[in-house]
Amino acid sequence: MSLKTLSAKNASELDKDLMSSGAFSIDQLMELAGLSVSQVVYHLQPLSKGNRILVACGPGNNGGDGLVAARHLWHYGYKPTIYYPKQSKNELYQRLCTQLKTLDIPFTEDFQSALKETDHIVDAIFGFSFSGEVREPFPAVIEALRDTKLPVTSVDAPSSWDIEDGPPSSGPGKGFQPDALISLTAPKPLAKWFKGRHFLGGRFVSPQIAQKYDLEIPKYEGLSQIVELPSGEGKL
Ligand SMILES: NC(=O)C1=CN([C@@H]2O[C@H](COP(=O)(O)OP(=O)(O)OC[C@H]3O[C@@H](n4cnc5c(N)ncnc54)[C@H](O)[C@@H]3O)[C@@H](O)[C@H]2O)[C@H](O)CC1
Ligand SMILES: [K+]
Repeated sequence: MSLKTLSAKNASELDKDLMSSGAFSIDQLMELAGLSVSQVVYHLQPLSKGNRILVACGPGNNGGDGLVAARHLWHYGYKPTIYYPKQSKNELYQRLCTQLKTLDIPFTEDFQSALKETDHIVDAIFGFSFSGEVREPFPAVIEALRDTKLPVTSVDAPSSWDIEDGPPSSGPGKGFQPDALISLTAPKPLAKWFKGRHFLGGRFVSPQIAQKYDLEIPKYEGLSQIVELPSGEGKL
């Protein structure tokens, strides 16, 4: 089955549709997106293989998905640590941070040291609104994600990849190829350059929205918030 991709522009419009005619709030969508992310980590990194998860969060909604995933992971028995250097003042993010702090989930400002004490990394730095050159303080973080031997699961996009054109030909993300990718709602065009395990999450798309954006949503089984896609899915 070939799964159609969603451009950055259409992904943003689809989000607006979900929140206007679809009547979802951003909190709901982020909760379901983050829940999907947590299920991919649970699937790929069973507790018995190491329970320390470093969640790298960027300044936008991709980072919010990471904050939500960290909370679910804690409830499953993992030990998440959050790296969130550009914290949003928006009330939604403040509440997500308070929820994590209430669980005594640590926040670190030292990504390199945290890397030495983790088993798996969640890359929730940039999603479909990323563009241009990676700005501070993220270049060193992207380089570390590129160079680490630990498994990396990227949320919606390998951070620093161009949403339409995929891996950058220069800069810190050149050569970055995460182990897993969870595309939310639908794969973005960059997925055709991705070589690892590929999942779909964001189980909230109505048939009307799928039709409007010409998406083929695969069947989610039972209670699962994720579907694994054959590697290389998303090819146009
Ligand atoms: N329907 C869905 O699938 C949902 C997906 N969600 C997630 O939301 C992100 C998209 O979120 P958005 O806030 O639009 O943007 P990003 O998080 O991708 O990033 C914006 C953030 O990053 C800054 N930025 C952009 N470019 C750069 C750069 N070159 N260097 C440094 N910083 C940069 C920008 O200024 C913003 O602050 C989507 O991918 C999903 O993960 C929703 O959670 C729910 C619905
Ligand atoms: K990401």
